[in-house]
Amino acid sequence: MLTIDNLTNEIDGKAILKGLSLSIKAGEIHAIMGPNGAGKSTLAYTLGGRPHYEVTGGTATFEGADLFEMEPHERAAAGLFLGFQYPVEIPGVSNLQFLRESLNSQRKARGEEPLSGGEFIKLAKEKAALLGLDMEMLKRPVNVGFSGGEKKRAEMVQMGILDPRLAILDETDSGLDIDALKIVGAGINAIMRRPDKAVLLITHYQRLLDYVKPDFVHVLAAGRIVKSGGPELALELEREGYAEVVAA
Ligand SMILES: Nc1ncnc2c1ncn2[C@@H]1O[C@H](COP(=O)(O)OP(=O)(O)OP(=O)(O)O)[C@@H](O)[C@H]1O
Repeated sequence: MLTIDNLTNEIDGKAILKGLSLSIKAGEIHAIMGPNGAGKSTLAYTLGGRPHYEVTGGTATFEGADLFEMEPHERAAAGLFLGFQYPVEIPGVSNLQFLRESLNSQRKARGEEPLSGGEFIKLAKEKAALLGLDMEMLKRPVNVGFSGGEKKRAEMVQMGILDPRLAILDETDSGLDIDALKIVGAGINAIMRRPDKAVLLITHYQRLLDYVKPDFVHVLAAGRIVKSGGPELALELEREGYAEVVAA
């Protein structure tokens, strides 16, 4: 589904990713862990197409297409979803408006009919219930005044509504309380644990991986993947830290 080969990039002239390669097949869940400042969010933003994240070398192929030839909205319409580490607030735009416009613009790009108001509300209610988010929250402006955990749940409601092929989730577990972590973990599984979908989960903690079981765990350090393994690698890192892996 996604093949990244020898990716290098720069932000404002500073090299961050330094030859990163990663391959994700449909049906797989990959976790990326790694020290602060290693380039995890940079990878997520670069794949999403954030401005100023300049690709200086390497390739990324998403469902057979050159990802870096696509505009961010084209990547989204093709089924790429990015869950932000710090979800942005959009004053003046209600969540429901935002989500309906997002979904219908993606449907239009794919040549599908827009959902009617009634159909959309039914879908939004179903996904809000799945993530334990009160529908009243969706009437409020996007993320404005939301707590850290509410923002993360709202992002997952958005993911449920957009129904992507590949979700890149950047520290979706940060800010979630113990119960919310379980609910969000179950939500990610319900939405994305399918043979035709895949997830790239960026996280600092093993605990999310108790709920969303990864098929592969990678360590990203100094701009490249330095170690890959199965779920046991996350447990090992939690016990022993990064020093040995990064030095190897
Ligand atoms: N606009 C920028 N200008 C210069 N350096 C930047 C810029 N944005 C990010 N960086 C640097 O890129 C490096 C990688 O940052 P990134 O956010 O990708 O790390 P991370 O692995 O996600 O870290 P964390 O675990 O702390 O979230 C950091 O050293 C950061 O300071």
